Amino acid sequence: MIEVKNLKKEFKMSKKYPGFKGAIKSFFSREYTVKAAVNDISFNIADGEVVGYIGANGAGKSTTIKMMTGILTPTSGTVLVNGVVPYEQREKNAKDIGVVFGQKTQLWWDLPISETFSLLKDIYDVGDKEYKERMEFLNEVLELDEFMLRPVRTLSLGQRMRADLAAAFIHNPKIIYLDEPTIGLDVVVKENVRKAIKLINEQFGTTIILTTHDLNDIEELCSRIIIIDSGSILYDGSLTQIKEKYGYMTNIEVQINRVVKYEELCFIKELDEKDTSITILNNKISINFNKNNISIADILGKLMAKFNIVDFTVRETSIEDIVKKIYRSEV
Ligand SMILES: Nc1ncnc2c1ncn2[C@@H]1O[C@H](COP(=O)(O)OP(=O)(O)OP(=O)(O)O)[C@@H](O)[C@H]1O
Repeated sequence: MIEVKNLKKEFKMSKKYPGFKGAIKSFFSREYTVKAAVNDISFNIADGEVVGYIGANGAGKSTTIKMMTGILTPTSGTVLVNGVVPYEQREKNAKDIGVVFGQKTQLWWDLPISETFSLLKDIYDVGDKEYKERMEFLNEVLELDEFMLRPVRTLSLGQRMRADLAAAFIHNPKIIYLDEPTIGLDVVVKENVRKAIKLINEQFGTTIILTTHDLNDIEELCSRIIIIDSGSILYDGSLTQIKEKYGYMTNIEVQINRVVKYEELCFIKELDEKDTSITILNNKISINFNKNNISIADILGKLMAKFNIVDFTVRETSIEDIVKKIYRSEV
């Protein structure tokens, strides 16, 4: 569905000098600095995939998305979206894609949502029957009815985001680009927006490219992630694989019915491994261990045989911890 090959985007900026004199010099100067926002990126995305495109601020995510949507032309390399070069055939490309920018709305500010949708129906030439079916589906998953007749400027952020998602989907695009679709939303609305995205993908096989700083979005929606840093790809693979490869550290916290001493835990010899650390606070034992060396069930079984366990919690390494490690190049 999407083929990105050796993609590069450089921005040329006039050189800046400090101070008032510097500002005048900068104004007349013809010196430039060149910044590679995206630097030799390649990947393919298959039909119906949901891919999380993630990275720190300034990593190059939006620049890549802008080239895939046809807003920017690459300095070199190629993008092919459903057989179309987006920056050369913008109109043709627009029929195949839907775009949602969490930070700004695509909707007409003063128009009631219902009228915006009718306009989009005409712009994209959607048939009456198809439009009716699509609106029924969108109404159900995004609960649009409650604000359908209100102008966009009167909507809450959550309502606006639901309307934006619906608007991007009216023409049943093959691909939807979602740039921070849950930014600024409360937990309940975030959950509803995620559910809607999931349903759209499942029912219509829509390919979804998602950029987000909220790793819960990724955990709930994406089976594959591409991590980008300073314009280059750091990781491209499945979420399960990255967790298996880098997310082996696990924490178990056990509450015992009495105060425990450190020596009492020596019977679990696997806990001598270098990856392990144990902290004891009165009747609470917290163990960080490598689950490749010993399983959670094993540890728990051994503890239960020796102690009277009142309560326990297990915390696996989250995708957030892994991404932090990758950014710090610890893996
Ligand atoms: N029009 C532009 N002119 C000059 N530099 C730009 C331009 N657009 C982006 N950049 C620079 O390119 C780099 C990548 O920016 P980009 O917006 O793609 O990052 P991002 O990963 O989307 O960040 P964020 O998460 O903050 O949105 C940044 O250093 C940014 O300052």
